[in-house]
Amino acid sequence: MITASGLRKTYGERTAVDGISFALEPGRVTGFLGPNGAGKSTTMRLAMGLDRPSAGQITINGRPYAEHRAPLREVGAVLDAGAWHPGWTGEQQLRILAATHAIPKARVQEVIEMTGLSSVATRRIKSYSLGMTQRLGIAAAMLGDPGVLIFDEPINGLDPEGVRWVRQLVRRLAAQGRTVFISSHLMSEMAQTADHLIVLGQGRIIADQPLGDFIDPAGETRVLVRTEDAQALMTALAGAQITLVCQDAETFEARGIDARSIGRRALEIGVVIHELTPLHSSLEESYLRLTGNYVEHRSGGLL
Ligand SMILES: Nc1ncnc2c1ncn2[C@@H]1O[C@H](COP(=O)(O)OP(=O)(O)OP(=O)(O)O)[C@@H](O)[C@H]1O
Repeated sequence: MITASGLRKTYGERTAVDGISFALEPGRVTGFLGPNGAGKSTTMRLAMGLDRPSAGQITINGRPYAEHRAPLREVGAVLDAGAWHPGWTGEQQLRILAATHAIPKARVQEVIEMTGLSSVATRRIKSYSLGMTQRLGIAAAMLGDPGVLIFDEPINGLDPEGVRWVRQLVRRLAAQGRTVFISSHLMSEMAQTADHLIVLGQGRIIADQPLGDFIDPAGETRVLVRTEDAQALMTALAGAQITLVCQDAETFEARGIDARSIGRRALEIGVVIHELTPLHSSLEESYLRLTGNYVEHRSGGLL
C-alpha cells in the first residue's frame, strides 16, 4: 500500500507537488497520468526516499521509505532506466544489489529468468538495448520480491513485444496481490493495464477514480441510432435530461438514455431500428478533456 497525505514538494519558487493525498490499494494497477511537469516523477521519487517532502508524507506499507529496515523487500521501483554501471554485466549488477541487501544469490537467477534476460545476463550492460535495460531495471525491482512496485514510464522506447510483456507482467503482479503504481503517457496502453487512475495537473490531483468511471462518467451514456425515420423517433424520445443530435435523415446520437429504452420506445411507435450502438469515449479523449487547462505548453497547428 502507498499512502500520501498532504504531500508537497517545492524547488525554490516552483511547486512540483502541491499537497496531494491518496491511498493506493494492493491487488490493483494504479495508473499515474498527467501532462509534462505535472509532478508524477517527483511523487514517485519522494515515495522511494530519493527526495524529501517539503511538507506532508508518503509512506510504503505505513512507513516512509527511509524507515524500512529492508526497503528492497517492501518496494521495488524502476525510475531511471539508465542508472547502471555500463562496464558490469547484468548478472554482476544484480548480484551486487542482492549482496548489499542480504538477498540470496538464487533469487538473482530467478529474476533473470522472470524478465527474459537469461541470454544476455553475462554481457556488459553497455551493450544492452533500451529494452534489455528496462528489463534489467524490472529485474532489480523484483529482487526483494516486494509487495509494492513503482514504475515510472516503464514502456518508453520498448518495441511492441516489450510493451506487451510489461503489460502482462504488471497485470500478473497486481493479480498476485501487489500494489502497482505505474506512470505512462501512452493512453492506449494505460487503458489496457490500469484498474484505477490518479491524474495530476500542476502538482494537484484532478482525478482519482476507477478507470471505467474516468472514461465513461455515470449519466453520460451515448448511443448511436440508425433508423428508418430518425425524426419520428427523436420526437418520441425527446424529454428532460435527453440530448438528441441529428446526423442525417436516418441517424442520430442520443445522450442521457440507454440503448434498451430507445429500442423499447421505437417498438411502441412502430419505427424500424437498423442499429443501436452504445458509444464509449477513449481514455485519450477523456484525459485530454480533463487536462486541457493544465498543459504547460500547447502545440500550435504547425508541424
Ligand atoms: N530537481 C529539480 N529541481 C528543480 N525543479 C524540478 C526538479 N525536479 C522536478 N522539478 C520541476 O517540478 C515539476 C514537476 O516535475 P516532474 O518531473 O515531477 O513532472 P512529471 O509529471 O514527471 O513530468 P514528465 O511527464 O515530463 O516526466 C516540473 O516543473 C519540473 O521542472
